Amino acid sequence: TRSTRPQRLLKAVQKHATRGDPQSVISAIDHFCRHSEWAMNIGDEKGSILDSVVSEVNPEKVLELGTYCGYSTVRIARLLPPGARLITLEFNADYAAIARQVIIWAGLEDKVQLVEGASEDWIPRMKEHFGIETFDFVFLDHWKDRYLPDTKLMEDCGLLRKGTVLLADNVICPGVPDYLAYVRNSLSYKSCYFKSHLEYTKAEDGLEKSVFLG
Ligand SMILES: Cc1ccc(Cc2cc(O)c(O)c(C(=O)NC/C=C/[C@H]3O[C@@H](n4cnc5c(N)ncnc54)[C@H](O)[C@@H]3O)c2)cc1
Ligand SMILES: [Mg+2]
Repeated sequence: TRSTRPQRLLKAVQKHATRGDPQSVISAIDHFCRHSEWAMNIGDEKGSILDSVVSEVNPEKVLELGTYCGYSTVRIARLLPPGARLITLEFNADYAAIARQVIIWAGLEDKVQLVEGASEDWIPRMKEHFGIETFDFVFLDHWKDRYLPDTKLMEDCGLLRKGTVLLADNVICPGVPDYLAYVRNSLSYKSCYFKSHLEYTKAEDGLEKSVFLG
């Protein structure tokens, strides 16, 4: 049967990227998405904004919601200090299998824990299963109708501390209006918008950075 787009993306990584070189994995995926097949990775333009926020926060404990093929997982993990950990949640087994191999190709498997399961099931288990008290940085890039309920769930589970940074992809396209209204109006967040473009296109999109104030 015909291969899937994530499978073709992985093949492009294994063909064009150098094992153990995260930047070459990022470049191979961006080239594949620009010249072969569009895919819903954050991409190079918004990815540079992600890089700058991660570098500014310099987090020890990171949560990513929605791994897909692992592009943003690699972007984030390559910037983490030794000993820092990234937990990424992905409930589609096919995508998780591809992402695992992308992360290994980048040589970042020691920094990344990919959990195959739903955010709503695993957020409440972060303490007892992973010994995580609070996260320093959370990247939201899963189904857009889950951003708000999962943010409230993280609050209720005590996983956010004063200063935790949430960074949300696609706040314009596809858009997350309920989440945006919440973080922009809540007294518990200081929020700001980074204007950019939908990956590999000229359409407007952007990232919302929200600092939890406790
Ligand atoms: C109109 C329109 C359509 C599409 C676009 C283009 C566009 C551009 C983008 O950057 C996008 O991020 C998206 C987008 O839809 N992303 C959804 C991404 C989901 C991934 O996360 C996984 N997942 C989803 N919910 C959960 C969950 N609870 N627990 C664990 N994993 C979950 C899925 O298994 C996927 O691996 C779309 C732009 C505009
Ligand atoms: Mg996205």
